[in-house]
Amino acid sequence: MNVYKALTIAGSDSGGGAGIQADLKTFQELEVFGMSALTAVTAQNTLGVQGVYPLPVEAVVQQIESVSTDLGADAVKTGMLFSAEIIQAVAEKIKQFQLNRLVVDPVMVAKGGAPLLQQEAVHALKTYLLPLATVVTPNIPEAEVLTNRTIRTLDDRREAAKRLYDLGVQHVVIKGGHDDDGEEAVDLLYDGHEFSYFTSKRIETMHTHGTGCTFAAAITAELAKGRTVKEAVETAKAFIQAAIEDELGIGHGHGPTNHWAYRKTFVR
Ligand SMILES: Nc1ncnc2c1ncn2[C@@H]1O[C@H](COP(=O)(O)OP(=O)(O)OP(=O)(O)O)[C@@H](O)[C@H]1O
Ligand SMILES: Cc1ncc(COP(=O)(O)O)c(N)n1
Repeated sequence: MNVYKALTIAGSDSGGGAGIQADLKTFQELEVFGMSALTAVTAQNTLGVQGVYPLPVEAVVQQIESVSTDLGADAVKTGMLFSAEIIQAVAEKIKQFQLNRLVVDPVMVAKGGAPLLQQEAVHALKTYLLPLATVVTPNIPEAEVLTNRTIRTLDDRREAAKRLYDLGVQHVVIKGGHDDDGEEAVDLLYDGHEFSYFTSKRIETMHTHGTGCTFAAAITAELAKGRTVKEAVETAKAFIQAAIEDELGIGHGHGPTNHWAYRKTFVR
């Protein structure tokens, strides 16, 4: 049996909707063996983030080494990285182990506004990690921070994608979840030559906790199987659409998406 493996380097969400939990559930649903290197533990639920506890840099490094020296990974995803020190150490290990299908989800703040990345770490993200990335998946506010530009229109988004590409990323996806003007949720992909658009009906719901993590994890799982970036984004878009649509309705705030919805809809 050909077993595809993916590693997520991210924070834990005790509420199970985002972070490492969302990533592992998504890998599993897409039939990819999931492994993890934890960067931080958060006490979190659908109402917000109650505590953030980063792990020592050595602990992050050791987890990546343990996985890479034995199991190996066909693709890697990064999520919450918290500090410049962790980012630099993760970038070193990615280079050392030649982990070359890398999806960087530049997680900065949780839905309720709690910071998951220190402000001074943005520079490290741009300098050390983005040049190694196969795909970067910012939402609109994250793309604004990374490019130092305001994004209002689709033209602004295209320009931001070009600037991110110029930092050395191979493919840029700027997600449209935060662009709540229209009837549609449109994600834009730029590969340095052309733009592609992935469009779905915008769903009216407050239960979108973890959509970013889940979407990026689905891209990672598909890249692990050897799919092209375009194919991977297409599957990820269908996966997240099903997960938002088939609401679980749990918790008292911004609830998680349904990670097993895609299987019900699309898998034989
Ligand atoms: N209401 C919605 N209806 C349909 N698709 C959505 C909706 N909200 C987000 N999406 C999709 O979910 C994915 C994640 O997008 P989003 O821009 O919300 O990321 P994010 O901000 O990183 O996630 P989060 O808001 O959970 O932090 C994208 O594919 C986006 O198009
Ligand atoms: C540990 C952790 N990592 C990431 C996010 C952001 O999640 P998302 O942007 O997918 O809602 C989160 N809330 N918690």
